[in-house]
Amino acid sequence: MKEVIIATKNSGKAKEFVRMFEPHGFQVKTLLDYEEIEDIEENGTTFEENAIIKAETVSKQLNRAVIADDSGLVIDALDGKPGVYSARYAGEQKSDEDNMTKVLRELNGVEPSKRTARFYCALALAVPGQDTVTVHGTCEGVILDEKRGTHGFGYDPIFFVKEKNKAMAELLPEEKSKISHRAVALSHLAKLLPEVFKGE
Ligand SMILES: O=c1[nH]c(=O)c2ncn([C@@H]3O[C@H](COP(=O)(O)OP(=O)(O)OP(=O)(O)O)[C@@H](O)[C@H]3O)c2[nH]1
Ligand SMILES: [Mg+2]
Repeated sequence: MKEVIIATKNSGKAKEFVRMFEPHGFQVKTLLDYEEIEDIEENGTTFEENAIIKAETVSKQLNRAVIADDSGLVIDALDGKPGVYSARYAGEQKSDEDNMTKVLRELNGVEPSKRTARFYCALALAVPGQDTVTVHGTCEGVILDEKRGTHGFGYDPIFFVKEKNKAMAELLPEEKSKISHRAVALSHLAKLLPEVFKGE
């Protein structure tokens, strides 16, 4: 089977990529399979910059085609925060619970019509000897005032998906993998994959 490497240590993302790549006939490897690769400093100012940093760093180390995902939650009432800082919004320990608590506290008292937000996902594809390509996808929603649902990861329990009339964490994994920011971004990248992996 063809193999694709995703430069992520996030197990929630990893599961979603396994599901989304299956129909394309790819087996997914992540940095959870390459423990020798050290943490990469994400010092870009945009999702695209961080995705490129992660994809190119790992592609150079392994001398292989690598995809990276940089994603996050963009809340209008917070001027776009947590944005590129989504993973560490409440501190370096990267706790989903603490991050959600912080967002709910900051939006305390903000009326529903002003709680609009979107998930944003940038994917970068780095191939040795070629220019790196980026694509992106978004998913529109509203920040709830309490958690709902048990699926997914990150901020999924407090993100109400307009298109589905449900919290992201109430969607089954197969539902999220059709409509998420990550799924939309991957649908754009999918067109390029046959050419990149034609030898495998
Ligand atoms: O509810 C969510 N549903 C999602 O579908 C989703 N996608 C991203 N996020 C949030 O944004 C951070 C990414 O930050 P990020 O791109 O730097 O990833 P990360 O640091 O977790 O792993 P890595 O891929 O860098 O190794 C994550 O930790 C989450 O807090 C999501 N939250
Ligand atoms: Mg990260």
